[in-house]
Amino acid sequence: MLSMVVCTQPNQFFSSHVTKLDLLSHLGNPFDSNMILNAATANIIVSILLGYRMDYNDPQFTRLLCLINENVRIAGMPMVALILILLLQLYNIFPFLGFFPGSHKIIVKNVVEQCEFITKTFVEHLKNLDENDQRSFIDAFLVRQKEEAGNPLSYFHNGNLTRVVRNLFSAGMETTSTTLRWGLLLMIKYQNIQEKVQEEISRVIGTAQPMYSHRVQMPFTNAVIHEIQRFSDIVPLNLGHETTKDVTFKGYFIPKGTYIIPLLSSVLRDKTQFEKPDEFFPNHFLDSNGKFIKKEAFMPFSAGWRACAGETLAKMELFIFFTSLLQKFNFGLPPGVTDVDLTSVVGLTNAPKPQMMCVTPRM
Ligand code: HEM
Repeated sequence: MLSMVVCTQPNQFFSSHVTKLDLLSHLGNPFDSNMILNAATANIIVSILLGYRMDYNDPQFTRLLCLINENVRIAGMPMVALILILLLQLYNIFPFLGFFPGSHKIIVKNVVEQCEFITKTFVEHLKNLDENDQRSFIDAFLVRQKEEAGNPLSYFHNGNLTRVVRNLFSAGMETTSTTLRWGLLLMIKYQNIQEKVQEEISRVIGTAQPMYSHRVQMPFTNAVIHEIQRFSDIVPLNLGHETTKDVTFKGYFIPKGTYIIPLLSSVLRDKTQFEKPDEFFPNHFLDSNGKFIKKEAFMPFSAGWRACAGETLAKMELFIFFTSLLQKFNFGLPPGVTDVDLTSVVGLTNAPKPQMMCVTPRM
């Protein structure tokens, strides 16, 4: 269904968001890239789901970003994560569970607020629905819902629409912007790598709008983006899985119904696969002739049937945002700050500590 609504010219689709990144307003002043990157990447998924961008100053939009950010941070606290695994799934069935005290209560409250926002939005979409002019994922879903009206087994009911939209909002916003934030901090720390990426951008793209297809001519930039994802390891614990049948894996018997936490860090930092697993080293993805090489152990999006549903979209976003930003700006530390802090904060994703940066225009 997504193919019905995704723009047929993705590069133009992204560029309108990239140019809206008003980094110029921060010239000369240290700033934290968190909110601006969140808003820019959020608008990609908002455009797909809703069919329009939201204004950065729209209080509803900023509220939505805060709710998602807060949930991602709180949900990663060890106790909260454990309680949530149980509670959030049960909450749909037993809403009274919301009265339990603790940080998970904030999460439940935030989820309820997100669902209210989504319900309001798709009621609006329903009012203006034109089957011959479907503008968004929600429109396409509602048209299918109409087609299947009367079928009690249809998956296209309002409950599923709310869940799908909320999952796509949450999964599609924070992940990409957190990766980009790591990317900018790593470029600030390793200025020589930033310069090499910019040299390749100037040679291959020049002043044109970066396109996803450029990456095949840009092995170094492609390797840097892969290494940003490997090194930052933003979903170290993956999502929980469960065995659907008895399995014997490497001599261990795992019965059906066992809760599994597949540690993505164990492959992304595997020293048998990566020469310098704990260092930022783009050569992990380059051969001796400087050609890009794929690595089987590169799985920040997980693997198998339930791997990230947004992998292709995320790869496009990362390439186009990253090259557009480095094409136009140099990234550095604020005056008086001598190093980048690469430690991460606790959360569902592995995010960098909030810190200030400076930009200067290149062109
Ligand atoms: C750098 C960006 C991203 C990373 C690193 C990432 C990573 C992941 C990971 C590790 C999972 C869990 C897979 C598993 O359970 O085995 C996942 C699931 C998912 N991701 Fe992403 N993701 C990213 C961006 C996105 C975007 C942009 C979207 C939005 C379209 C998205 C949508 C989803 C969805 C819907 C799932 C659940 C899939 C399922 O359970 O079947 N992700 N992602």
